[in-house]
Amino acid sequence: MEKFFHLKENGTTVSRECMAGLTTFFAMSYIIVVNPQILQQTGMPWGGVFLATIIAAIIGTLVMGLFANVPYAQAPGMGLNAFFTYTVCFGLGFTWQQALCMVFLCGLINILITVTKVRKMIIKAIPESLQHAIGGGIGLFVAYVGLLNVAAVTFTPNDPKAAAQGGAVSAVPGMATLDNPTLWLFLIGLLLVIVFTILKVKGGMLLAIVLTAVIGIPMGQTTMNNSISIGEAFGQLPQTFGALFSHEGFGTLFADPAKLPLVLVTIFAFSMSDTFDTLGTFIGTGRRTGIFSQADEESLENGHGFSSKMDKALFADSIATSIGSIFGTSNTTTYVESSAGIAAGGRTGLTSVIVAACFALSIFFAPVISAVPSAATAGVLVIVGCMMAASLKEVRWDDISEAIPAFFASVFMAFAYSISYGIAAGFITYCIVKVCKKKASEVHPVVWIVSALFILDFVCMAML
Ligand SMILES: Nc1nc2[nH]cnc2c(=O)[nH]1
Repeated sequence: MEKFFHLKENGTTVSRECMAGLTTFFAMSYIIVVNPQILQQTGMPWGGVFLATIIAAIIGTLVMGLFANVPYAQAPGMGLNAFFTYTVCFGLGFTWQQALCMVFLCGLINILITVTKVRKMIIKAIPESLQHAIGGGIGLFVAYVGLLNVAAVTFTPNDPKAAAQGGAVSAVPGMATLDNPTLWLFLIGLLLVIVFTILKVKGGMLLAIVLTAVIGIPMGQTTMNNSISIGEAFGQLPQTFGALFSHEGFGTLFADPAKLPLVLVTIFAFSMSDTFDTLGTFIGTGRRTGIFSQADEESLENGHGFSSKMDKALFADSIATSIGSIFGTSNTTTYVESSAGIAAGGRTGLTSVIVAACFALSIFFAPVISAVPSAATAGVLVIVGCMMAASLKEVRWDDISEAIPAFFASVFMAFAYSISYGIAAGFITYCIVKVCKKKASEVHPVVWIVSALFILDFVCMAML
């Protein structure tokens, strides 16, 4: 164990890694039931997506742990699963099998830009102030994920009729009123995490999750979901496994030449979001905690092949999406919830191996695991977000030319509910500021290119 994961060298222990793994797993375990709930609306079988979600998470997370030796977990991302369902299938009229083909191709593009070092070039080109802003912004994003999971922030649609039809509509955000037990349980959990964090209780995050889940039993919030039949789920897997290679998938995706531009634009939109989501997650969580050390960064810049941890982690992330799509799920990505385990002390791939083992067990214990309510984990996400927001102090807020791009990169992540679009807003405003200051030549060519691609992405999305 020591030899493989270099625990001592990374200043960690087996028990700390186990605790971190459990913390990350519980923080992200909601995806086991939420992903099938979202994707089944396209006509996909619930049980097939349930297993595809777990299998994609196990494979992606194991590769991350065993190949890259970093404490990150992977699973199908929220955001892109909604894009898959509501935009690609409902809005654009693609079948779910065709949508899976596009996810598969997006995965191949990911692999290509990773092995050809394009992703590495982008990382190197990001200006320092934006890197800090991305780190802090991910803190805001992860806290917001926690708040939305328990509906602590509510949205009242301006047009309830249009909202009832399932489309995206404008809505007035507001704070939920304290008249439901989910919020009470969330507040109890939040209180526990704050107390345990301030008092530096060992394993405090995991303890808070478990205690909150137990308190949720008499409140009717922690309830077993017996509707999941393992046999039925395995029976449905053949319907999703390999479906992208069927007639409804690749067999028809390119059949209509008039639809080709739409297919290409959709793959492009998938790829932009997937690529920058992962970059943001690694930069935001890995650098400050030392997971990607100075030496590792130098190796990333100067080494060949997969010489650095970041190289290997990017590769692990890139292969998971294609594998997931073959089993039957939308884009698999490195989860921002990994930051909960990192905050609990996780530093090596052993944390990821524990997460993967938990996902494997969850096939058989799904009713128990899905019983842990979001209210039990949301408090951890909020406090981890608070910890990550510390990076914002590195930004020189008194210099408005630095503050504007940093503000857009960090705050937009939460507003747009997308790490990628936060990065886009930061890059584009950075270019504008530099042009205004007649310092356009200081902008790295990669930043120009990425900004232009994002603008193209936004224009294409508006035309879809
Ligand atoms: N980085 C990241 N983390 C997530 N956690 C839940 N969904 C996502 C996602 O789409 N991206």
